[in-house]
Amino acid sequence: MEAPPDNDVLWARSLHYAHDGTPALAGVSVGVREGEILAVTGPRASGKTTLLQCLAGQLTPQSGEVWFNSSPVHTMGPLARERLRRDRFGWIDTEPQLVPELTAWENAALPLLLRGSPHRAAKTAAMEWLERLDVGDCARKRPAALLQSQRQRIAIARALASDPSVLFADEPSAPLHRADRAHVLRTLTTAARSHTITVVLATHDEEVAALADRTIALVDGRRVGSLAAAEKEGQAECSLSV
Ligand SMILES: Nc1ncnc2c1ncn2[C@@H]1O[C@H](COP(=O)(O)OP(=O)(O)OP(=O)(O)O)[C@@H](O)[C@H]1O
Repeated sequence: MEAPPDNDVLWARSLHYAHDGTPALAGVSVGVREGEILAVTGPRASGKTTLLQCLAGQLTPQSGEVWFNSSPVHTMGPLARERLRRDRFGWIDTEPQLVPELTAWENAALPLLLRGSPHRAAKTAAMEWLERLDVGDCARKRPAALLQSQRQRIAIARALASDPSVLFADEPSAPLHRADRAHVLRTLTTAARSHTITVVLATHDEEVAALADRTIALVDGRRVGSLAAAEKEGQAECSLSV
């Protein structure tokens, strides 16, 4: 096993993954530097979500390596991976996944509470991020009483409140209204930069990708040269499949 380069906080080599026989990744390698915001772009079904899941230790690649600093994630057992995800990684899904029985602030504080943070400190951190994301006035409401866009802001506050080393965001702006997107994404990227949080962001929105420091593009589970090339190949595939 070759050790990852020193300046990459996250590093993957030659990842292969198939979902029940459907190939999703076919030899993807990528390195992410500490504090970097990396956008992963590509057309639908190009493997963006699967790549984030492998990097975040949610899926174990069928072959290839994933390293977080000097730890090999691909060989970790389920408990070690769970601990890594809980203590060092954050995840923002396309659809906000909140606990329905908990209020907004309790949802945002949950990762900190699970980690053993004192109740008061967890609440203060959660409230701070809810305010920054303009949902402070929703703090005592339960998810069912909120709009989808408010729930997504709470999911983003939850991810940031736990101060992760690496934040994975899978199409995080999809449930937001167009007018909301710029504000929420700017809050996310500004927070990441000021707290040296590394961000891996899957998107097929060029405006979202423009907020990143660097972009990699996937087509059919492989890296291609650029976002433009990914879109071109995606279009070529569509016209061939018509
Ligand atoms: N749970 C699953 N079961 C079966 N096939 C899956 C599953 N998840 C993904 N796939 C398949 O793997 C391939 C890559 O999917 P993936 O979701 O990683 O791509 P994506 O680029 O994130 O797509 P999108 O932009 O539509 O979210 C696709 O062919 C998809 O149908």
